[in-house]
Amino acid sequence: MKQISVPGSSANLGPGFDVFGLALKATSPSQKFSVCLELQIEPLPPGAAPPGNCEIICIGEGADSLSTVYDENLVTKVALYVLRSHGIVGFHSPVRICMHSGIPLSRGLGSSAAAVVAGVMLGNEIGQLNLSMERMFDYCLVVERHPDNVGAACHGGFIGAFMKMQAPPSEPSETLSKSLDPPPEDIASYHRFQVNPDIKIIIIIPDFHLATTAARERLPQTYSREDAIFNSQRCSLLPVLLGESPLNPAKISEAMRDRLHQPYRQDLIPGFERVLQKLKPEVYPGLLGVCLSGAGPSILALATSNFERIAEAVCAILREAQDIRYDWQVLEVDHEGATCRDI
Ligand SMILES: Nc1ncnc2c1ncn2[C@@H]1O[C@H](COP(=O)(O)OP(=O)(O)OP(=O)(O)O)[C@@H](O)[C@H]1O
Ligand SMILES: N[C@@H](CCO)C(=O)O
Repeated sequence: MKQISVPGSSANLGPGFDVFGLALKATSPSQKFSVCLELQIEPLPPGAAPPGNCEIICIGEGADSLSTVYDENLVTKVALYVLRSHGIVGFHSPVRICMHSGIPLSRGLGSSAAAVVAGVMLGNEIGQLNLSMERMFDYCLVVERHPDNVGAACHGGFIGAFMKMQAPPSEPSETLSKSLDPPPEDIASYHRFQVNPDIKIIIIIPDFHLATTAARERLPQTYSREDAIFNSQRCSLLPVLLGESPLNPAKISEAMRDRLHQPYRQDLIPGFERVLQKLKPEVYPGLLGVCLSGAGPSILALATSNFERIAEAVCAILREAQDIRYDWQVLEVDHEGATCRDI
């Protein structure tokens, strides 16, 4: 039996909209969210005939809302595309795929990117295609077009990435439903930055969903020169600052400010604007900086100590604005990325 594991991820890290991605992992197995998508692939006896030769079992986060139909579920749809583009039609022998998701859905923690990466790896495994991780990254990018989450999910660590090709040949939905063509090669470039090992990630997860598409619809088509400069100045410093020792909290906090997406999304997360105003390293020792995790609604704080005090302070501010449940968890950087191994 094979097991595919893909980490959840946090995109943007403030100024790096569609650029930065940070792969995440739980600090202990007892934490509520493993922040990882796991697929177990089990061959079924030749007589078994599930529809499409593929039985899907979903457990974990959002399992009730995920399709178990082989040509509807995002993971298996991506796998079918990878197979089709290699001249292989469908799952050739019966398999059971048990998906266990520890990544809360639509919370800005990269669940869809993890599903896409897992789907590409599943296609690679079923078709015995022997694709390199670099080539699998191309496959991921024609389906999920932001290199930030998929870059971190594939390669692990803290990455920055840029697309070399802005518009792959067809829309993701068309690619998934009927394309026979493999993706162009080398669609994006990425780089893994060093991260000071003292840095931990506090994720505050509100109890509501925010689809990335809805959060992207909030964004303007064009930006002012001032805002573009504001973000590129911070993007150029943040990866260096996060790799340094000792860390400089005041500089990091300033370098995590953003003008390209957070100001347009903050109304969707009541209290977030106030969190940005109040959570400063000079008031909360150990804190490095705060931003939205991906498209939200989760909030990410980088810190080296005082995790509970920082997390509770964020939750208290959010609760004043919206009295709902907030989970928080301290996470680490996942350095491994996506893996496939025998179990
Ligand atoms: N394990 C999975 N199996 C199948 N589909 C999944 C799985 N995980 C996520 N998805 C699909 O991805 C959707 C969530 O994607 P969305 O981009 O809105 O949020 P996200 O990826 O969690 O957040 P972000 O992109 O901001 O980090 C789910 O509603 C579901 O359709
Ligand atoms: N960079 C993306 C991440 C979510 O997939 C966004 O902020 O919309």
